[in-house]
Amino acid sequence: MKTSNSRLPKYFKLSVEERQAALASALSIEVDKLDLLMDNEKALPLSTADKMIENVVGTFQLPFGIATNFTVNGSDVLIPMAVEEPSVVAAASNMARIARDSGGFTTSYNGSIMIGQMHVINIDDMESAQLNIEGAKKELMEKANSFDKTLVALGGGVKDIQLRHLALGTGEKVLVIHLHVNVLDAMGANAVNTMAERLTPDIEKLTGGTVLLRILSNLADQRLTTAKVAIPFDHLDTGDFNGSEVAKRMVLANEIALADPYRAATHNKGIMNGIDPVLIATGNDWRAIEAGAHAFAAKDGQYRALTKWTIQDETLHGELTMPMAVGIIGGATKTHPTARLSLEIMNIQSAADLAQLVVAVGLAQNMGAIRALATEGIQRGHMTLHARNIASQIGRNPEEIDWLEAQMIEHNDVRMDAAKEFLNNRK
Ligand SMILES: CC(C)(COP(=O)([O-])OP(=O)([O-])OC[C@H]1O[C@@H](n2cnc3c(N)ncnc32)[C@H](O)[C@@H]1OP(=O)([O-])[O-])[C@@H](O)C(=O)NCCC(=O)NCCSC(=O)C[C@@](C)(O)CC(=O)[O-]
Ligand SMILES: NC(=O)C1=CN([C@@H]2O[C@H](COP(=O)(O)OP(=O)(O)OC[C@H]3O[C@@H](n4cnc5c(N)ncnc54)[C@H](OP(=O)(O)O)[C@@H]3O)[C@@H](O)[C@H]2O)C=CC1
Repeated sequence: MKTSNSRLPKYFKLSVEERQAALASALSIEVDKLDLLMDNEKALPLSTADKMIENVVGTFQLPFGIATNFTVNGSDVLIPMAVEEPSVVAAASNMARIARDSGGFTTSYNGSIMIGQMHVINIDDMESAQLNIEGAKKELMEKANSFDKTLVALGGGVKDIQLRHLALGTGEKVLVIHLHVNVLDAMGANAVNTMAERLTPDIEKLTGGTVLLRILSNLADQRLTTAKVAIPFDHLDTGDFNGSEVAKRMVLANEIALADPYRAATHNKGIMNGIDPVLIATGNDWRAIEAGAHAFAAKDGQYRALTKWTIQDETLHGELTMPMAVGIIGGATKTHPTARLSLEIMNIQSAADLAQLVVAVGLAQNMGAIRALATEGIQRGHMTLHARNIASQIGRNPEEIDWLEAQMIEHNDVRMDAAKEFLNNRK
């Protein structure tokens, strides 16, 4: 599946069935290829769910939407997003629409290196332990690689070993061994953890110490993805603010999130609003990416915004660089039918492809949030879409839900109380 044109104007105005048909048409497939979107048992059969985790008693559904309008590295792409929050898909589509007029997003990926950590304690002679590991580096890498022949045959495996030291509050000194493993198209946790566990006897022999922990690091700073966008001022006009003013306000909003950790947490949450839904739709481990993102945001000692926004030549430039340890092999990515469909919709061929799309969506989402926040405020766009959610909780039929939604928007009062009052007063 592949789309040659992701620009689907007024896609949101269609009914669900019309959107499914338009999606199939944009992907040049028959609509029945999307039939699992219409059938929960096909979307994730109970028998499959039962093999994925423990103590399964059912499955859990989330809305599955399509962000339209994305152009990434010159190719159009439709982005599946599984998310419970209103206005996320709308904001991503809206910013992708603006960005596509100046070429869309450009991205890069610096490779699939994950770090497997081994923490060694009880070492009597730290210097000799370190020299022994350095001296045996080549043999250790060969041995680690012998534990994952498939990965090595495909060109992956351990590429380097690096050492660090920690001094704990207890007075204990710890030698930290980092295995740098190219995990190719996997997220890599299982592959890396197996290597780290199986190297334990060799490491204990070489150091005379005890290996306490053997697990990957989610601070995947050797596996970074960057997305960039450049928007001329005149594409940023909002009606109330001209494009130059919008750009200046967005840059200031970003600077505030670079200086203030309280704001940075919310700013980065806005980035993850775009990232997590694509991770969930593709069956990826979003806790791992969340942990990596926030650790990376604090890597200089202060927690800060992950994005940079600057102005050059009457153009607003945005950039997001972050760890992106996603897989298209392993974990749930191959077992979950909807996750497989999501990868097909985006025509993903490698973990590198997926990582780059995910970070482009994160940048678009941040752009949407700070553009709204620094101009009209978040409530108009976000709460207008949230109105439907509230209306559907108390409306007794589709007509009443539509009416309630319209009342809340017209009176600019999107609250449960207000909705109840509108309903009580309706005659
Ligand atoms: C909500 C909009 C997009 C409205 O924006 P608008 O300008 O009123 O929309 P429009 O009706 O002019 O439509 C423009 C385009 O937006 C899209 N669009 C418009 N409406 C829909 C819809 N219903 N469903 C799907 N797509 C929609 C759609 O792409 C459409 O163009 P088209 O492609 O049709 O030609 C805008 O106000 C916006 O981008 N707001 C930002 C919303 C946001 O960021 N939400 C995230 C949740 S808030 C949060 O959790 C994060 C935060 C804010 O705290 C992070 C932070 O602090 O940094
Ligand atoms: N801290 C964390 O984040 C932790 C996460 N996890 C979980 O680990 C899981 C992910 O582990 P992961 O190692 O990705 O999954 P898998 O072990 O399932 O898949 C990786 C394996 O797939 C095989 N493979 C086949 N083709 C390829 C290819 N092109 N590229 C890469 N590998 C290929 C390799 O060898 P072979 O065929 O020999 O298997 C490789 O070892 C997720 O479910 C995650 O939630 C687990 C522990 C901790």
